[in-house]
Amino acid sequence: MNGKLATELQELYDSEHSKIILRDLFAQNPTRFSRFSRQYNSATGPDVTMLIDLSKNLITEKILATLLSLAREAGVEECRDKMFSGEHINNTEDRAVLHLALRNFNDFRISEHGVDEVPAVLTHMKEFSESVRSGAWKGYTGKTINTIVNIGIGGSDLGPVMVTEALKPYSKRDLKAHFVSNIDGTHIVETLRECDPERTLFIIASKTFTTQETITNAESARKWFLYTAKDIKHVAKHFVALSTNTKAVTAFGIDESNMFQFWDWVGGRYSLWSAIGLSICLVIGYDNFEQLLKGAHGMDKHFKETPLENNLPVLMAAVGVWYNDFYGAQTLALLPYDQYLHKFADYFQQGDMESNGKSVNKEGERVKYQTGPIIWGAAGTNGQHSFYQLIHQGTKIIPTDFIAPTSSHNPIEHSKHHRILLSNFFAQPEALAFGKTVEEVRKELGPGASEIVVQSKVFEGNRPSTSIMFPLLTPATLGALIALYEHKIFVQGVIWGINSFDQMGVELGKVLAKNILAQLEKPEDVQGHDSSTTGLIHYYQKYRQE
Ligand SMILES: O=P(O)(O)OC[C@H]1O[C@H](O)[C@@H](O)[C@@H](O)[C@@H]1O
Repeated sequence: MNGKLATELQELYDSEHSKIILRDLFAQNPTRFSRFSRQYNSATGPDVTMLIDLSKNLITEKILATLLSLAREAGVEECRDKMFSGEHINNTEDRAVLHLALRNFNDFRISEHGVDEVPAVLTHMKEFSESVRSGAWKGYTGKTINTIVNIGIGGSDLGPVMVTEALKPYSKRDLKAHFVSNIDGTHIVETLRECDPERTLFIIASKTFTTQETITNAESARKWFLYTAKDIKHVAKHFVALSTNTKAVTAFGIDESNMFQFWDWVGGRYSLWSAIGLSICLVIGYDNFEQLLKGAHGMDKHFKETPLENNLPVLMAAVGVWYNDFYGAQTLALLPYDQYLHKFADYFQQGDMESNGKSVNKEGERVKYQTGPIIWGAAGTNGQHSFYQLIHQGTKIIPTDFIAPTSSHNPIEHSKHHRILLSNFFAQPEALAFGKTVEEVRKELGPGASEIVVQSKVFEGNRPSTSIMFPLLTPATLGALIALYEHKIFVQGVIWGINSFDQMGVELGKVLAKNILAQLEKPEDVQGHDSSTTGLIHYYQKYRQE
């Protein structure tokens, strides 16, 4: 973001932005849609197609070309190649970044410890998930498993939650899946109410196996299980672990043969492709899980081999940088028009904000520009009846990504629901881009209309959006879609010169909480805090009931 091109972009913004009016740009250029949209067709693995329409963004040919030059100048191609070759691009932790090795299927050559162990872990996941799904795996009383409970948080929760929701049409409907993440006892208690200890499998998902929430929830689950099962040896039939930390897993009492391994080069928020995806395998079956991996691999190949001008993650990243760093946009809304994707924004809230929520560059200097956006969103059409008002008529610029399948897994009423859903998916970006002028409002209301009402019905328009469409939300398509966003985040991190793969910002609160936990018993123990924190703890001590 330093350098000649950043300056050039700032000058372009200063001189051009008042002239970048989508109404005019579309009127002047009948080929704007074809110029600024791209069709993705997977070059390997299962067929995946996707249309990405960038034409309703506040860009011109010149701006897009300059943004791509900025990406090139920032070293996106070199950094991408370093990532794919296994260089330790996570410089603060001296680690490779190789989630793409988990979905590689012998295409790219990567040498890093553990990479050659990936197929064996996949085989373990396949065999285990098939035995649970088929009923061959029995609980301690000889009954089959009908419920799984994944206990994990952050990257060890959000990916499996999002994907199992997204691919529900492929799920084994008689296998219930729960996800417990929050340390709040309510989460595990309410989940266990729905579980039968004789038929429940607990999956303890933690890369480090030291995360306070996960270990505390896992211990409570084990206690609940042993209350009925009595004998510790029955734990082996009901608890498995997904982790990089063999020592801590065995110390917890889980047999090493029931542990599914992964490696330090898999970042937590990029781990759904690893053993952390075991709950996904159990829910949708291994073959579908493999389709998910292969769909992602197709996007990896596209990202690795396509020139920047047609490289979808790069194009989306470039457009995002334009809003983030020149228009001053603070957020990006992810708006999937598919109920199955209702956790997509939650998932990429971690994916993007934990990756690019940094203010120090890779050289350890404070950056002088904006980095990662705030990610939020909800499944359409619900958002239209709540927060879209602000996107349409508020004072802030909110770039949006609209995502939809052309066909539904549930085409009820001869696809009437889906047609209505899609009519909204088409209408919202149109309304955002083109708005409604004061003249149009006056004409609509007729003579004598109150000027106050007229003004409040005006839509300024010129609000940007990207639209992404694909035929159906299949495992392979979802894999490609997730990989598209992962690589977009990577590219933006490179442009901003930051390390997208550590997460030091989660540490301070953890340390303070540990200190406070030891002081919660008695008021006189509360030491070393500001008056606000002390006052809040004292209030808790006065009113708590245990
Ligand atoms: O899988 P673990 O080790 O339990 O970590 C869970 C989460 O912990 C922290 O909040 C971060 O490091 C996240 O990136 C991670 O996903």
